[in-house]
Amino acid sequence: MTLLLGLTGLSVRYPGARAPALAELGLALFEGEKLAIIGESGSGKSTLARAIAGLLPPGSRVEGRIDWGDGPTPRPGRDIGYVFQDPGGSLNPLLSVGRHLTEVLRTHLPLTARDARARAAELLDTVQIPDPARALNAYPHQFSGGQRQRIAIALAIAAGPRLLIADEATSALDVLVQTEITALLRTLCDAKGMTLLFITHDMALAGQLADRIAVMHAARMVEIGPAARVLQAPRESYTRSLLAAHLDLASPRLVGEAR
Ligand SMILES: Nc1ncnc2c1ncn2[C@@H]1O[C@H](COP(=O)(O)OP(=O)(O)OP(=O)(O)O)[C@@H](O)[C@H]1O
Repeated sequence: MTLLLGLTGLSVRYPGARAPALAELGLALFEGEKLAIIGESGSGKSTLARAIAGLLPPGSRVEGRIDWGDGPTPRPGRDIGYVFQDPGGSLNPLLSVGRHLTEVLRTHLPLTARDARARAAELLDTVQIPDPARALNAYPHQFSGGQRQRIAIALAIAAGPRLLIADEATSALDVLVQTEITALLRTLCDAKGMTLLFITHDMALAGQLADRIAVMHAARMVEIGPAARVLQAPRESYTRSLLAAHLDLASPRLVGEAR
């Protein structure tokens, strides 16, 4: 296994905050793996993702180290793709879908306008948007929420990133669409050898998608291990309580769904 990135003693404090949002976190992320980060709201999942992607707000205090395996530090948008919970955040209502994609493509890759448009249509096809040639001329509001999230994924992968971060990317979608988008993320990462960091509060989705699961609690990573092991035989009492809460709220099929 090749190391994509290693975190050592990573701590983050937002400007003006009294407590750190991330405390002394260590993590090794390997090329091509799918890691789910789970934990309750406010535990630091998004902060971890933002720190890795270089998207922390100005003035944040970061201690510790982020080491990338080899090559230069990746650039967000090119080497790291980011999909947010709300696709509206990545889509400008005034720009056509084709314009969004061609701008990202031409910012990061040496493509002519014509080649960028052809590549944009291919990307829409890859994320299973019907009739890509027509979709290029349409605007975000002309698509369903699930389709907008597919377009946001197309934008995130346009420049061929090594790491894709999906931060609650399916949380705003209904269950059926959630499953479809999860399947799409898995297919894309497998086909392109991309590493996936998948942030969710849904343990069943984490079990469906991830090779490993990391559990966050109060700014710390309390447990990490193979998905099936974490779900079937959690070592930490906090993970057990998260699982118990999930089983109270959801179907009892969670363990059977782990890979
Ligand atoms: N921009 C910010 N400025 C100040 N504090 C912040 C900022 N963003 C997050 N925080 C705080 O940092 C802590 C961790 O937040 P974070 O968003 O990483 O948690 P999370 O686990 O992703 O939560 P959620 O599941 O609700 O998105 C929380 O206490 C939160 O209030």
